[in-house]
Amino acid sequence: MNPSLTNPRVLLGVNIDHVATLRQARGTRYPDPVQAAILAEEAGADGITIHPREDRRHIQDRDVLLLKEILTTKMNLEMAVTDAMLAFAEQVRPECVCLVPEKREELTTEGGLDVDGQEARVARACERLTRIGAEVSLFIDPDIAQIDAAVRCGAPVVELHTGEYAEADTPQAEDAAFATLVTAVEHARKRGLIVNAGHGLHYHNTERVAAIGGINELNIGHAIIARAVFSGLKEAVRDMKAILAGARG
Ligand SMILES: CC(=O)[C@@H](O)[C@H](O)COP(=O)(O)O
Ligand SMILES: NCC(=O)COP(=O)(O)O
Repeated sequence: MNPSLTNPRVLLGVNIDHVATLRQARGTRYPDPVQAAILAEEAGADGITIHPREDRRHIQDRDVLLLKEILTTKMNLEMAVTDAMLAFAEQVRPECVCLVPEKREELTTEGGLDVDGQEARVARACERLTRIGAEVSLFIDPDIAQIDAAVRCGAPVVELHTGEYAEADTPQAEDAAFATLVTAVEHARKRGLIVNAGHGLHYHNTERVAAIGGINELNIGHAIIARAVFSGLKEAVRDMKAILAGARG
């Protein structure tokens, strides 16, 4: 059995895209996401998540290749389901790949990948990535039909999109989105999947999600990098780790 299925603590994947966003905003050589990854790992990150977008608006190929050389935890490469990105993953050979939907004009990822609606294409991508030894994850909405489609595609992992929960604008809407998330985690676990989650999680809404039994890993980026502006990255990572550690008693 994969050890992550029995892990009593929730793992933290730190998404460092936003460090690259700041660098690209001015076309400078700093801040360097590679340096961010080193600090995040030193502060206890269990993995580093990056999403080289097709338009390369933040993470660059150079970042991915250097990170592959220096990471001591694992690389979680988020990417669109395209031939070009699959070929890039085959070149990089990351430990984990998370397939995500991508729209050129979006500010950040909107909604989960429609696995149910393009099963053959996603299944082929899963097969290609599994062949290079990557653990494949599908970034999907907390939806039963999408979870079942992920199982049919042969992905061992799903990452449930927490955006609806994180962006809820009333306590009632937040509770409803949370209940949907819990149902989805339970269903995915029953179907034998490793369950990760992420998107929009921050220092005030993460504990509740981390407390859901069956969640293996949370991927968090924007909130950690934003806090790092004031506290430094190591402290920001440690603060989030403390929330995860406290969530399950
Ligand atoms: C999949 C997800 O929710 C985020 O990791 C997102 O893909 C990050 O990408 P951006 O940094 O471009 O928003
Ligand atoms: N997969 C979700 C992720 O990596 C982090 O997203 P966010 O915390 O930057 O919204």
